[in-house]
Amino acid sequence: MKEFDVEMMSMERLKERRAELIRTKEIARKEHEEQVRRHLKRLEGYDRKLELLESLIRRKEAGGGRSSMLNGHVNGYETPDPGSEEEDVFLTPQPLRQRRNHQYYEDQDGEEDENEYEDGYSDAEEEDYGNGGRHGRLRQDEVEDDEDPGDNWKAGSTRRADRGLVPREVALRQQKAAAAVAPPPGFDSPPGTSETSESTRPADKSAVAPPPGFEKRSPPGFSRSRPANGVKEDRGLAQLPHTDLRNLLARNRSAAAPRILPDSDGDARADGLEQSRRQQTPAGAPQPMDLREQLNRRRMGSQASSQNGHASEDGGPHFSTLFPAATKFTPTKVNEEQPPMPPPRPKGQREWDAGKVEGGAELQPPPPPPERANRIGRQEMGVYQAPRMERFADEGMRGDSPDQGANRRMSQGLDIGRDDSEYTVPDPTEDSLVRFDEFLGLSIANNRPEWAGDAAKMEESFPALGAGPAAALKGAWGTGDAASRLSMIAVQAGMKPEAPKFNAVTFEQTAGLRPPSDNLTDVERRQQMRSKNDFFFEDTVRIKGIPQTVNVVQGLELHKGLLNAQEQAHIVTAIEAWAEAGCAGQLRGRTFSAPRKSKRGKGRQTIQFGCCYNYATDRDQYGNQRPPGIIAEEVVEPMPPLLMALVHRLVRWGVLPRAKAPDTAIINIYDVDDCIPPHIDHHDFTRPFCTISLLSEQPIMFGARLFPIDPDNQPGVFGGRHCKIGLPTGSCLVLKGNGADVAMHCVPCVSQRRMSITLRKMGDEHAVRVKAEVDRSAKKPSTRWADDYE
Ligand SMILES: O=C(O)CCC(=O)C(=O)O
Ligand SMILES: [Fe+2]
Repeated sequence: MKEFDVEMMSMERLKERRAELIRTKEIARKEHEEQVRRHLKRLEGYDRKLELLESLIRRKEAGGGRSSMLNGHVNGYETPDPGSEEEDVFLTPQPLRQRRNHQYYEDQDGEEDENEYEDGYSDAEEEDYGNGGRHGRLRQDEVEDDEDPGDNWKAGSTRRADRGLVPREVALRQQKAAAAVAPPPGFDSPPGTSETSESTRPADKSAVAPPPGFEKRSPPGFSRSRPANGVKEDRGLAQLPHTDLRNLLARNRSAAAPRILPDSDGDARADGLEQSRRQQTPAGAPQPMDLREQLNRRRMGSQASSQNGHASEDGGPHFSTLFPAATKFTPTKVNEEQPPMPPPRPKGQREWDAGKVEGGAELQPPPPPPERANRIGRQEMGVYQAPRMERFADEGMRGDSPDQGANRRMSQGLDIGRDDSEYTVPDPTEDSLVRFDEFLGLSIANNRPEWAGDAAKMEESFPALGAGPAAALKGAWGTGDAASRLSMIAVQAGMKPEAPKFNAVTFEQTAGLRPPSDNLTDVERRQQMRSKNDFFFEDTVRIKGIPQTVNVVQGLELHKGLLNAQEQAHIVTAIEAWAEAGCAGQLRGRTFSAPRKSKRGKGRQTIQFGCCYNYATDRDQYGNQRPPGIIAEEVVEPMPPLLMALVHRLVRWGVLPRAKAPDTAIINIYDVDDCIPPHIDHHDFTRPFCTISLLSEQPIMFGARLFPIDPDNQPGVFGGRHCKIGLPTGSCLVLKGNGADVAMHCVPCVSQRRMSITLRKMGDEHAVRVKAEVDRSAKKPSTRWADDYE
């Protein structure tokens, strides 16, 4: 039995052993398989790396490629050694390549997309308007080194192809496709758009020169084309969640003031304007007959419509209806019967030559600038090379007589943008005449006749600013209300009143922006504008820690003649009225603020509409520190209709893209010797934004590093290597690109009283918060008084 047992046991053990062996073998087999799989994967990885390396070598041999990709450093991305055992040898640069393509496409659409400029530059973290403090600080280190904001679409694509950022074939194919799209009639190759224009701007080697005055335009047919590869589109508020949009829309509908509403179809709607911007021809380009005919037909059409009652002809309450507070002042005299507008000034003639009168006072012409030693051709005129050796030139105003100052600055090439010959006249196109009726918010008073009858509602929202569109319909300029009378008659007759067709002239007249005597069409008025956007002033800034020489005023545009003399006088009167209301404590919260001190040259009065902007770090009611930026909880007065109409004009005339239509305003009132210290406008506001000048022409300074020279003894005098741009009255300076984000700007102490209106759009998240707060506080005036900030 025992034997048997032993025998049996040994059998069992044998079986156990066998089972054990089978298990072990199975495990070994699985391990082996796993190992083989891993090895195969590794081999595949090497194949992939080899392919990538070979394609890079091919590209490099073909003349493109970025050697840096093989060198280990690509814009801050560490690229591991290809020979290392690390798996992701080339996975690291991948996001970079995607980003590049993304930028390429974004650039290509020719739109001044905020991200194009924001990508590389961090916020000026501190915007201190105080004296002697640290002003807008930059972290330029993050600037993409392949971002040349001065590029036009073609230059950008060529450059990127050259650097291997997009496959050369793709770039070529796209350029060919662009060339194959026929330009609209009358717009075939405006001078300077051909590739040879590259040679016209020798000083700016980083980019192919755009045709004069027309940087960053897309070719016809390329405007909105975006790849379907997930590239982010900047759709403004349209990218908010649907519920947010609905809430916003509902709020805006119920708000008493016309506001710019979220544009749920922003891109599509922007087409018209974008296209009109693209199709502008520079001055001197042959005027196509068919376009002229179209314009004539339009003009006749608009006259006909005004005879049909859309324009206001009969008298009515005057300006005081719109701005009751203004009656306390002696408003600047504006003739009710103005002579027809003079024809556009001949090239080279300045405002004062034409006997311009502003604010009731004749403008004194500044001393004539000395002839430049070597007058060069128009193309080169915009390129003034400041002396390279001069680093921190003290360009203060100390001791200079106006003549000496002008001579010195001119000889140093520091005054730029003062020559009329550099300005171009944008040609309106059919596109500028259509589609703006879809521009929500601003046309709302027009499209919603029911608002016109609800003056009480309007007045509630504009306690001190006048009744807004309701009163405006009765005639801010002494005009009648033919349109509303017609719709009332229609209602009495039991008919549904037809929304009047949008008419820019009528709209501006009813909003109080345009005098009724101005019988020019919108297009004709726009044609009187002179624009310049090839400002050039180089300086060395640190980009990614590496000093680079860039055009720090790239992106600036100056549009002269945005407002005519009567309109300027009218707006100035309105501003005086608002300031008076502010002084009397009639404006909500921080809408109005004045410098505390009596000492001159330390600041300026400001009026803020649409949102409250905190200039310098302060404390809230609980003692918590608040950095500079938009403060949603401080409710200020909404944008008055007059400024809304101004915004509408800026968008309609192509000065600002519709997607960036401002919803806030800061009015700066500079007394003699007042100033605004060096700063970079806060990134709570989108780019581009603009500033409109009134009352007197003063220079604005731009420079990478500006600073107060001696804030205590010489307030309003600023130093640092800089250039100056004269800001004529009625002009609009648009800030974007380097001009907004690399250069600081300031207005040194002014020699005559001056006003400016800075119009900016809040970033989406701020707009939502501000609107929510406006809703919540429901017109309850804040008790907070602006006494501890400037
Ligand atoms: O007064 C001006 O033109 C400039 C104003 C300005 O820079 C600003 O408000 O940020
Ligand atoms: Fe500014």
